[in-house]
Amino acid sequence: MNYQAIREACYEANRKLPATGLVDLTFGNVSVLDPDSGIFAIKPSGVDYDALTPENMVLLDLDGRIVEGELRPSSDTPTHRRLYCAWADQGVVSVVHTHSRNAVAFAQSGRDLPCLGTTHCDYFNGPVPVTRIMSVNEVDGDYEWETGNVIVERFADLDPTEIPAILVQHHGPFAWGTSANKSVENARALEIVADMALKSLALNPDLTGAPDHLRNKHFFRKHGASAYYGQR
Ligand SMILES: O=C(CO)[C@@H](O)[C@H](O)COP(=O)(O)O
Repeated sequence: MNYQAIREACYEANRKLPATGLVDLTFGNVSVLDPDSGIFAIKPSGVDYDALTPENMVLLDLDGRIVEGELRPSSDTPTHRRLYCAWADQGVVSVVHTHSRNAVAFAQSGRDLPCLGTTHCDYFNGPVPVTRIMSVNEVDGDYEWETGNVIVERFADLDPTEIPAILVQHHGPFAWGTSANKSVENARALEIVADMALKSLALNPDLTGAPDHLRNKHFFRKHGASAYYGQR
């Protein structure tokens, strides 16, 4: 089986992370899933973005077994894998993790990122939620945070296609999408609206959210604006 397409897409997405301003050092990783084979490519752990090639992407199956690759896969691989297991059937084929600073500020504060304006609701149909605090588990003499579990648990009553991002408490954001480009775009949008929200809340700490009629464009698209007034 030739996995060159996901190798290339994964390489391109990881290579462009530094220019987006979302990553410091190597605090960011992108993966890309081939939904037909259930194989995904992910950035190798700790490798500088300038040293990446399509060939040094690591390929794994959804059981977590390395299929191709000499280098150690990202330390966030279990989380990427968990999200594919939960949501690949809803079209999620790429996951991004960064420590982008404004989104991390909300994650570290334990606060959902509120929908304060139309920029936010262009990408996220509601507040971007923060997870509960993770526990740590002993795994084969090592340890593993239950990052993927707390994300999927938090989305038990949310639609990951409507809100394609999460804030892992005391860690940072994960975003996802229907392509590598879309997942990186969603990660960028998250950081932009987190920056806007921080500044808006500094100017007006009483803010809780934008008025309904300014954040319900998803409702308008589905039902028409006139239905909105009938609904109230
Ligand atoms: O937060 C952590 C590690 O604590 C990771 O998210 C790193 O920031 C990226 O790790 P690699 O992808 O290089 O393994």
